[in-house]
Formats: sequence, structure tokens, C-alpha cells
Amino acid sequence: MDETHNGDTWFDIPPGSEFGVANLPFGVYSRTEDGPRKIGVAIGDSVLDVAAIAAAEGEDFAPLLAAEVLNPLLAAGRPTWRAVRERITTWLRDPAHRPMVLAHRLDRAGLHLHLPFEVADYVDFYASEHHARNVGSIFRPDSAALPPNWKHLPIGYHGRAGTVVASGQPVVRPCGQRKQTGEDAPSFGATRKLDIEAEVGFVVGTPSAFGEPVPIERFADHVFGVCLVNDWSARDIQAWEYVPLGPFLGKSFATSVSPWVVPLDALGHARLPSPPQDPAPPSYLMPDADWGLDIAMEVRLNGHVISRPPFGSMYWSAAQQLAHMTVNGASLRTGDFYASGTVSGPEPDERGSLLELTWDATEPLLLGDGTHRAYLNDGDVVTISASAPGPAGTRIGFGEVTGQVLPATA
Ligand SMILES: O=C(O)/C=C/C(=O)CC(=O)CC(=O)O
Ligand SMILES: [Ca+2]
Ligand SMILES: [Mg+2]
Repeated sequence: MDETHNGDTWFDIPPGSEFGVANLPFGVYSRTEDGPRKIGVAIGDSVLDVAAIAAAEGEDFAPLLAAEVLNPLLAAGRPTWRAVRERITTWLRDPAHRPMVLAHRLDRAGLHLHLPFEVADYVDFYASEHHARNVGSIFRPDSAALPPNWKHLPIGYHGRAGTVVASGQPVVRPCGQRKQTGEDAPSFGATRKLDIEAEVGFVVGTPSAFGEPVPIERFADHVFGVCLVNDWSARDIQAWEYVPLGPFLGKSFATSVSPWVVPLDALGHARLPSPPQDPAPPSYLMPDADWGLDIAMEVRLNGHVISRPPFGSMYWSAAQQLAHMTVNGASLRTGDFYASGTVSGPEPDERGSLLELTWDATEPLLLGDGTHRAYLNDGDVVTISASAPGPAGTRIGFGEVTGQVLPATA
């Protein structure tokens, strides 16, 4: 386990920073909105132009960093990810590298951050038992809260890779066919139930062979890192369309992701066992290691905290999800991206969607500014942030994913 902590660097890191030397998340930035995109690593309040430093230091991995997206680095695989991370750690520990590093340091605040990787396929799971029970009770009050397959396999669906967008991208209220509970025919128009889903996303680097399942113990060989996700959802469109094939236009209009990908290697102190599983999963889903992650999330609506979902409570782990997603031989591509599913904890103020927080608008939320919300209003800004334990009492920050709702255009 990497025992590096914030005292191990000559670099100036503000006290309490969640971007210490044990984190080193990767992202893509530009100095102006349309300027050239470069790979950066966040440290303290700064971003390092790691492509320039690696080139100047003559590192053999320098070409992987001289790209406008993380995909070449992602494709290089775990031994390379480890080597790059170790070298960056050395630059930040050994004062001999100080002039070179400082020559390629930028203030984080002034930069434009972009979608860090080109998304190949996008899958969304449904792995929180609390969320699944809540949604089941609301959408299917006459059936069991959990569907019969829920504890046997991690349920998921294929989403729309082309509408995975960077944090900060505004989201236009979608139109579609929607049907409210109680109405007997659908109508067309802007969704009246625009919602969020607070999730954690996993970025696949190493591809796999067509026809060959990826065993659960190979999770960390394929998954590079972790970011935050808001899976925007139009509940009235979703409720009308989803039987029998699952979510479609109610979710495909936008999925926002945070700009910093935290390497799995930064999360050693965050790993914990998932909750006990009963029935025991089949052998291809049997965990060989603890891949629960103690990530503390926070959801804010116009700046007011509305929920604190605990990722450590998720029933199915990301390792189980990867094994399930490939057990039929479906191959992985570099840039594949999968999200955990909405993160809801057992407590009412730990729910990761407004659907649950307001029980489908029957219990509106009172915000700190005195206004109420059932679902999102035009102009609302939703921000999800998170952190996890790091070494020596430090925190590993994920930064945030944010987005504003714009009025419907149709
Ligand atoms: O139970 C349903 O019909 C729908 C569930 C969801 O909308 C949740 C979904 O997208 C998966 C998740 O985020 O957990
Ligand atoms: Ca979702
Ligand atoms: Mg979505």
C-alpha cells in the first residue's frame, strides 16, 4: 500500500487539502475555453503539466501523456499506471525535481476542465439495496420492493456514451412522452420530474479479448480509477417508457462526470468489505478481495446540502460489476465507463435522488433559502462532491461534478 502522505513533499500543499501527494488524480485542462487540451495532475491548489515535465525529464512514458485525453495512458495498463504514479511521486518528494516541476505548475482555479477521457461504452448499475427498495416501493407499490433477481446479479443497463458530459456542462430540461401517476394517457412535453442520481463511476483502461470473461480478481488490472457521476433522470418519461426493456430516453439525455479521475492506487485506505451477501453469489461474483470503498458523498442543490450518501453501503462492488458485465464474453474497450447506480444509504438524508428524498414529490424538501423542491426547477444547480480516507488521517478528494438546469427548448 502506498504510504505517501502530505508531509512527504517539498510542494506547497495547503493544510487540509484533499489533493495531497497520496491522491494525484488525472484530468484534462486548457488555459482558455477553446485552447489546446492537456493532461494534468492535481496537487494542492495546482495542476501539473505532467506531459511537459515527463518530456523534460526524459521519461519513457512521456508520449502517453502528450495527448488531449487520458485514453493512451488508460490503454497502457496497470504496470505503466504504477510506474507513472511512482515517478510523479518522486518528482514531488525529491527537491532535485523542484525547478522542473515549478516551471510547469499552474493555478487550478484559472483552468478549464474537460471530460478527461473519450467514453467508449457506458453502463449504469443499480447496486444500492436502499435505493432499489425505495425506487421499487415508489414505482411498483403492488410488487415486492426488490425484484427477484436483485440479490443474484448486479442489475444494469447500457446507457448512452455520447451524452456523458463534463462537469459544468448545462443540462437542458428534456422533452418526451410522460405520464403522471393517475393520468391514463401520455402527453408530450418537458419533463415535470427532472431528477439527479448521485453515483460513483469507474474508468476502464486495459481492454479485454472478445469472448473472454474478465475474472473478478482482475478488476484492478482493468480499472484505472474513479470519478463522480450525476445520472440525470426524467422520472415521468422513465416511468412511462421503461417496461419491459428498461431506462431509455428518461436517462440518455445527459450523464455528468467529475473532471478528476482518482487512481484506484490512491484508494488503498478507503477499501472495506461490502455488506454481507445473502444468498452467497455464484463463484464468478464471489469477492476475492474487499472492493467496497468508504467514499463520503455530499449532494448540494443551489449550495444547500440535501444528502450525504455513503458509498460504503453499496451491496454490489465495482469488482463484481466488472465480472458480471463481461461474464458472457462481452469485451472491454479502453474508455469504457460504468457507474455504480444511485448511492443511497439507510437514512432518509442519505438518499441519492430527489425521487427518494421527496418520495416522488409527496414530501417536498425545504432548502436552506426557504424554498421547497419536489423535483428540479429551471436554473437549479446540482453539485456532488466526495472524499475518502487517505494515509495518516488525510482525505483523498474527488472534487465535484456540477451542472445547471436550463429551460426546455421545445
Ligand atoms: O427501478 C427502476 O425501475 C428504476 C431504477 C432507476 O432509475 C435507477 C437507475 O438508473 C439505476 C441506479 O442509478 O441505481
Ligand atoms: Ca442511475
Ligand atoms: Mg443519465
